[in-house]
Amino acid sequence: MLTQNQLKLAVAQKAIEFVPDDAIVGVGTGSTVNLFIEELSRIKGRIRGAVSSSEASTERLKAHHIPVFDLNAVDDVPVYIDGADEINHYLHMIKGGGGALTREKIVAAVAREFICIADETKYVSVLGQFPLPVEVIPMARSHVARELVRLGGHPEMRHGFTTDNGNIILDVHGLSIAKPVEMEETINQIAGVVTCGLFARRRADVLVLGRQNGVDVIR
Ligand SMILES: O=C(CO)[C@H](O)[C@H](O)COP(=O)(O)O
Repeated sequence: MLTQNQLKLAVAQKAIEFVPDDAIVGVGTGSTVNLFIEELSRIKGRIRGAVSSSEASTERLKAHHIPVFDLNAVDDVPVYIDGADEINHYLHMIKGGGGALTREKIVAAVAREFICIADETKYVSVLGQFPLPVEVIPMARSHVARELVRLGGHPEMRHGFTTDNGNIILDVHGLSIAKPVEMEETINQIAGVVTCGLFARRRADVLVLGRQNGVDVIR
């Protein structure tokens, strides 16, 4: 029986196959991506560098001497590699367990292809068991929380946490998300929300899924 960490390592290694030569690679955030960064450092001679979705990943990339570019100075990101907290069979995701959802969504929007790397515990039929992270401008906290309750959720402030953008996170429990695209749009329209952790409009193009009997590539 492989551990979750071994499954994460297997998908991190497989993801290297999706990295083209000379690319500037979009790099996500989280423990699965940390393993991917290790793998990327082994082939750093054949890429130009990376664009990063968080201060934490930037630090790690730099520690491995992988050049990190300002996203504004880059016009082509062929692939974005990132993990997920949950991913459904349509490759819609909940992300933001690490609080980097907004920058992740920005880099994902620029990238031509989103490769999600996840172990099988993340692969679900209906999103929402994992509390949905929502990044909120601090002065709008109470207003946004009330609106999220109206949508049927139970928002909980992530105490002691500030995003790389200086904002707070509300983790919303109890949402069973049958229509991810509509839910993403509804939450993103609440005044004071920067973005929510639903990646449905910009879903993954490829899922590299770590299973006990091997790694599956799902498109
Ligand atoms: O969205 C994320 C960070 O904001 C991560 O991709 C997500 O939380 C999965 O993390 P891990 O690989 O540690 O399970």
